[in-house]
Amino acid sequence: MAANPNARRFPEGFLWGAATAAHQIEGSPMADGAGPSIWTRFAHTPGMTVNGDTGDVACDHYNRWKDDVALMASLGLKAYRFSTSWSRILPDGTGRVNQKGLDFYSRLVDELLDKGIEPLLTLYHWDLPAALDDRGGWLNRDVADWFAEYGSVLYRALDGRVKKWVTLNEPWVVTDGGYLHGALAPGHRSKYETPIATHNLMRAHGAAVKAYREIGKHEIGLVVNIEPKYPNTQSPEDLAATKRAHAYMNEQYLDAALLGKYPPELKNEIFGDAWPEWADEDYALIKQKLDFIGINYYTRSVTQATDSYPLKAGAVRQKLGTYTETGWEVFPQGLTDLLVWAKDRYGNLPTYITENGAAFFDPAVAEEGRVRDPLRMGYLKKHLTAIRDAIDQGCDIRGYMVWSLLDNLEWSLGFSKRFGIVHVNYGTQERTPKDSARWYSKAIETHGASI
Ligand SMILES: OC[C@H]1NNC[C@@H](O)[C@@H]1O
Ligand SMILES: [Ca+2]
Repeated sequence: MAANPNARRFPEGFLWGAATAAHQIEGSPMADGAGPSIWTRFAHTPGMTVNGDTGDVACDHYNRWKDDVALMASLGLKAYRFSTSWSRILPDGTGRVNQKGLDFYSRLVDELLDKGIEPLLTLYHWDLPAALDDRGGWLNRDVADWFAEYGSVLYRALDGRVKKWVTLNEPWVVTDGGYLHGALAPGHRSKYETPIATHNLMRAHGAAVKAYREIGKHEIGLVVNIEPKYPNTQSPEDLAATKRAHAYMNEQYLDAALLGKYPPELKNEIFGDAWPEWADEDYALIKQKLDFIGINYYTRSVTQATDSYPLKAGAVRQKLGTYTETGWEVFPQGLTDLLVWAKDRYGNLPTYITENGAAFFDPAVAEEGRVRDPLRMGYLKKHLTAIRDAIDQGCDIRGYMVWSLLDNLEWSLGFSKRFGIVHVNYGTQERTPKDSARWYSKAIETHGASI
């Protein structure tokens, strides 16, 4: 007896889409009056990126946006998550609006709507205007006002056509990568700066949500990357390390945004005297009602006590594990576990999987125009099944945005890692849907029954 196809379907209205980010696909960073971002600077700083790769051209989406929307429509996408470049809209970060920058996104949104594709707009996906970094960037408390001003320009221009807004993408990566370890722009390495950047990011998030409530009439949320931490052994050291790692990566930002407080481990076990005492009004600003949260999921971490600085916790490679090109273990069960954890801790807010995907070594485009990527297809299948398991356990999951629509600029890793369901030939800029794109189109068409 064939399994009941309805048992395998996703809920009606489940939003099937794909995600990208401005700096990773657009190119033309300085076109039409745009100002430089911290990534324009960082990538042009020798040694900061693999092969010295930069966002100068990337996927040339700034010029190819119309064809790329047609490509999304041909794949049957119902939604498209993208980010706007702050320094295209406000070249100096605040003040003067660059109308041509705004027009680019306005045209993109109209084209998406014309093709029946719902836009999900992320205000900040890591590309702070360089002019604001010169004024302290995320270390300057004024950044909350700067960010609310930037958001307000976009709310006034696009709200109503855009009905799902996101303030920040992955604040943990911004601080851990940009301020603690220095692997990402602006490349700082300071245990003292990191909590300040975290707090100002969250204040900026709150200020942007507050501004939205004055101007906007639709929905706004926050996107976090979270990664379940499983203790390597039941030793007290490993259990404590796992608890620290979980607080630092998974609880920190959602607790601030939704509960109005940070986990105690951050001061007591990780940052110590580098963790300032924040004023109550800061927490009141940060804790704003959200219409949804976005969860970006890639992998898990089996965690043990180490002498790493300052977390004193590290991942243990799994001998029997399968790993992606970015060294992430394929572990779909972790997504189900995390979604249930988030439901129980934060009260089952409407949730989108705003990123999920994998970099595998893809063969070149075969003569018949195919790119065989069975490992990516398997990854997507397993993780979508994990999401359906979480829905069956009562999680209110509203949609899934595969990372990514296109092969693109993987930050410091340059173009060396390919996450796209569509192959990009960076020499010719030709797009070729991979087998995973064809598979995903079928999944969308059948509301998940074909998975
Ligand atoms: O590493 C893959 C993705 N992770 N989340 C943020 C995106 O910008 C990355 O490309
Ligand atoms: Ca700097």
